[in-house]
Amino acid sequence: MRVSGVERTFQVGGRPLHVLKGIDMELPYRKLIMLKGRSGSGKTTLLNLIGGLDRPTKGEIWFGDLPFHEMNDDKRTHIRRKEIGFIFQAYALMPMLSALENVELSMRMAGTPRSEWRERAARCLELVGLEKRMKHRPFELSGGEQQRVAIAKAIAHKPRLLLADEPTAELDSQMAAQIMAVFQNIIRTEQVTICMTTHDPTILEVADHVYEMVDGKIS
Ligand SMILES: Nc1ncnc2c1ncn2[C@@H]1O[C@H](COP(=O)(O)OP(=O)(O)OP(=O)(O)O)[C@@H](O)[C@H]1O
Repeated sequence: MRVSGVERTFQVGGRPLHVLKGIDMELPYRKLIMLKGRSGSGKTTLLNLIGGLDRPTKGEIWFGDLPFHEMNDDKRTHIRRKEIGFIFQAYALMPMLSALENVELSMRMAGTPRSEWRERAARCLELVGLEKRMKHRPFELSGGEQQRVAIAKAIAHKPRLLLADEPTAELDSQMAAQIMAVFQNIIRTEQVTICMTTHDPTILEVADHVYEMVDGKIS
């Protein structure tokens, strides 16, 4: 993925708010890319653009050879469902479903053939180290385990790109390290590129590349 000269301006109370002011970045295949920066620097706004949830005011976003910046919502949504996985706070787990059923649900949404759901869901839960917790419901799991179910859910449909907004924010340092080990494992085994935001300096060490955002720009 390539981001080039990207700007995003919101209208707030009739006035323009320039949140992103010319971003250039690359997300190479099978790399772990981190975005750091203070609260309000524009990390989530950028992640939304990379994930095709929003469109830039100016500039280009290429997903391989597909121009996200020129596509309408329907086209971007189509690609997003197939090719991108999200671990966002807003994509919470369904409380009444087991870990396995939660992962299967994401494949239903992505249009994966039903016959593949069970095996693939079990495989993904195994990848994140939860093979012994498949039948548990979210409230029967720790915060770190819930986050690993969310990761399994996000990779189940075999996306090429995985986006995570502060995936370790709620976790202690040991659980955060486990999540990072899981990320490194799935880059190896699932041929995925990962882009995540973080505030945590100890985590930055495992990144292949760190972009620092300062006031809407990469510093
Ligand atoms: N849809 C929107 N309309 C208006 N302003 C917005 C919108 N989305 C984001 N902003 C503003 O853009 C700025 C950057 O927000 P963003 O969420 O991208 O920052 P962030 O770096 O992710 O912060 P945090 O680390 O706290 O999540 C903020 O001032 C926010 O209020």
